[in-house]
Amino acid sequence: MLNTPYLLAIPVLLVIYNLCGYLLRRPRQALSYPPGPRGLPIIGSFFDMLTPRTEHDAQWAIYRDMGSMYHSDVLHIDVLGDHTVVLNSAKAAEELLERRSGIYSSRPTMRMANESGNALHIMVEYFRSDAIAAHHPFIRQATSRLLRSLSCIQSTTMVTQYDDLQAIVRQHAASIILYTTYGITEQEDMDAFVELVNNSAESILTLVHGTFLVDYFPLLRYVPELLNKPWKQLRASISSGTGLSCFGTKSLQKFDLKFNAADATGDTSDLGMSKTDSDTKMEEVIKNCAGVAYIGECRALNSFPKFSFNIALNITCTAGSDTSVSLILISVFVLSHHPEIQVKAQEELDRVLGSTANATQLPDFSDRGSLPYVEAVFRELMRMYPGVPLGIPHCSVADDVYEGYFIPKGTTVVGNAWTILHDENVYPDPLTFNPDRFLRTEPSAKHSLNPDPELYAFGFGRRICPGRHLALDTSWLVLACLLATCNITRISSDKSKEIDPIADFAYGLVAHPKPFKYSITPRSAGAFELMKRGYEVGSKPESRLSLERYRG
Ligand code: HEM
Repeated sequence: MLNTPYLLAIPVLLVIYNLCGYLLRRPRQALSYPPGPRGLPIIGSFFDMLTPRTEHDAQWAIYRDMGSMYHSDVLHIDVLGDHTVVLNSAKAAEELLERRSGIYSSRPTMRMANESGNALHIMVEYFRSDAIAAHHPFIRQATSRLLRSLSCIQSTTMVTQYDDLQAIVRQHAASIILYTTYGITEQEDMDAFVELVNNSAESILTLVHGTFLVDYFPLLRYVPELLNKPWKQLRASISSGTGLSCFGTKSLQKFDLKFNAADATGDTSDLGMSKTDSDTKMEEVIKNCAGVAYIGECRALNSFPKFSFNIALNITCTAGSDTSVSLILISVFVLSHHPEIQVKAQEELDRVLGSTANATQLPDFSDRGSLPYVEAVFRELMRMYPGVPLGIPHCSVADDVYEGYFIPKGTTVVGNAWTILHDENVYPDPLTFNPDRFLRTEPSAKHSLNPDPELYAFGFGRRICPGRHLALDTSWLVLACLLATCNITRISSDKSKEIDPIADFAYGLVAHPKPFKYSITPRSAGAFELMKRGYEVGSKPESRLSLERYRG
């Protein structure tokens, strides 16, 4: 046990440590940092970051307001000597994170993501847009299961409980990620892995850049298990000759990593005997990379002694499953508030697929080009509610100068996607949910009015989300199928209440709508049959029991 004098010495040492850091890191050049709060000597804006927040104080909103206060789209914040630069405009984000990606493509103290460079390259390749079609059969199958799960809950008004919906959507997203990453298809296995992630998810969801001393420690307990368990299963399936083509097997093939029967039983760290050290290291990198796709990544303890506000950045949840869950839940939430948009989309779907009363088919990827309004609804959902509102921070690896301001090496750089996607000069009347904005313009045009939100919602430059094509196809199909088969209605005690586009959302690293009341009802008896049948004829309905693990 430490006695009192030793305990008192700790804060003193921390102050000395940070004083040295402050003196060493003070700009020694004529240029100043970008505008931002001045803060106090040594501790910088430490206390500002500790200020209690209300639910209206989403971190992206704090940065947006700071931008207005300092009349700048580029902000500088210093906390205990750590520099953060926030980019509040597409122009600044594109210039620094894309055109100068040689400087701004590292991650702040995120070992796993940084060391995973090679394997992330394969992930980009594996999930590239023209390769995603290979996954369409499984995406259709997972969507069938989602529709059946919805239809099983009740026959007329199918879902009204937020927990039910969340469980169904989580199961759907997890099944797609587990299949594409590890080749896992058995329901039982999926349930077990999802339960593991759920146990850690709460701490992930509360994290956001700029929050301080958040309760993230429970997450750390789960990380090795989260990484090792699905990987062991992948290796066992390869050894037994039952392995499916997925990111894991493709990466191992690419690096020509060999297996023997013994490999199937242990952790990669125990396998030095049968493989060369470089093989073992490479396999570890691929395993971590797969884990980044599934659960995110964490390296909090290594930088804890720095006691800096970057601590909250050190856990990132790129979690392919959680981000996709967010987009689908947001779709249901927003549609329940906009019956007029559902009617318009349904008219388009009925024109293309045949009227709902005689419905014989669900919308499919081949119909996408014929459904411009559904596409516009999808784009507007991504714009209005970007799933990762502040992106995932990048880090600079060299000193730089932007518009006359100095950005030192080692700065954490945050692209404020929410603010960029609500810039009124680019998206007029940004707080109104208006899919029509995407019917008027060429959707992919950058620097025009209403550019495609995909350009900003998935990050920037070399670190742009490699899973975006998978996420886009997966979520589009769910949206199109829900619109084609269901009416989504808001259940509200206060009918006059409009959506508050800020307060009705919980903003962690990933944004989610707060629990809401709604009903999902089949549009017709034909639509109900279609939901039960899904894309494949004669499949077994999903049991309600298996959803238990997916509840919040
Ligand atoms: C709607 C769904 C999704 C959204 C909104 C989203 C968003 C993002 C964002 C904003 C980033 C940070 C990019 C940057 O640093 O500039 C990111 C990174 C990443 N995402 Fe996604 N993502 C989604 C789905 C997925 C899926 C389905 C996968 C896996 C198949 C995935 C895998 C990753 C990985 C591995 C990274 C880290 C890339 C790196 O560090 O280089 N994401 N994502």
